[in-house]
Amino acid sequence: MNHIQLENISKIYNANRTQAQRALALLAEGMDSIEVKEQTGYSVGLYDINLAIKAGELHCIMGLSGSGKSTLIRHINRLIDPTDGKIWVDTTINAKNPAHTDSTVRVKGATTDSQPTAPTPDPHKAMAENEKSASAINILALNDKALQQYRQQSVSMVFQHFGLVPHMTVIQNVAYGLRVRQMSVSERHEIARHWLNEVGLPNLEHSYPDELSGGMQQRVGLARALATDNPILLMDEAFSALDPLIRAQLQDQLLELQERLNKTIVFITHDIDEAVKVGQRISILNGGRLVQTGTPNELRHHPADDYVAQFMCAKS
Ligand SMILES: Nc1ncnc2c1ncn2[C@@H]1O[C@H](COP(=O)(O)OP(=O)(O)OP(=O)(O)O)[C@@H](O)[C@H]1O
Repeated sequence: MNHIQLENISKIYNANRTQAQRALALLAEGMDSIEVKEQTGYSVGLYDINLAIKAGELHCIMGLSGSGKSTLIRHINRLIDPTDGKIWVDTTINAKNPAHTDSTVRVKGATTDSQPTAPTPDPHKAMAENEKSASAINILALNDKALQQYRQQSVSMVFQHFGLVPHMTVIQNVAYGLRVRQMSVSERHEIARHWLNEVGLPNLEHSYPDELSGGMQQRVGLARALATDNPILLMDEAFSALDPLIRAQLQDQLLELQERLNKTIVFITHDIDEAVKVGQRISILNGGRLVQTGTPNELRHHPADDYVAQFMCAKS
């Protein structure tokens, strides 16, 4: 079952509608993002991305610097809105059991469009559309209140540079995302304590972020994201700032947590070894285009082009 589905998503930065359409027309003719930038002055973030992320999968997004990874992940919590396309999310999916959907947790104020879209000659697109859950909503159609609710109840993010609030203690940082829930401080802190335990930091609740190592700070960041119990976890180069040994430990911990939690995780990395280790499937971006999605084995044995093959060869 698909949890998140990007349908024909394109993003042209700093261009109005007409300007963006010009850039999109050049991309449709096959021009690459560097040429489009040279010819029009506009940066291509993404072009015509069709991607289905399954419920409960750990899906890596890979690519060189500037290929569009951050642009893609930021669409999923709508930190960025696309120039074109739709983003479908099944907000009824429950993380602990992704197969189970609960209609009571639907984001309100959302439009639902379960009608199949027009037939398309692209087989990948057709397959993705057929799999779209009937209860998926186009998150671009959410009004402000529904978007706020979507962000609070469906999606959490772990950042590369941790994003902890320096003047708050560890436990206050972890409990921060729960402040909008109707809970007492002691209830919030109890949940935060549980998640600090889960990430292996049981005795540091009264410390401040700058008293912790980078690895510990990122464990706090992870605990904060998990404490909200949201089914979708977005991780933007979350382990890239860490030393190799600590990074490997956090990768192991993430895999161990994922075994139990069954989140839908979108994990950005530019490191193929990390992608192969943690990703059930990997999507490879190049110049804002999605080149290939597959399991590590599929990418290794059937690379779509030289770019993918070079990534897979570079794996240590
Ligand atoms: N705010 C912005 N304004 C203009 N162009 C942008 C903006 N953000 C990203 N871009 C451009 O969009 C393209 C994709 O950038 P993005 O940051 O998504 O790539 P990335 O793969 O995450 O790169 P990195 O690994 O370096 O973070 C790049 O050409 C970048 O210059």
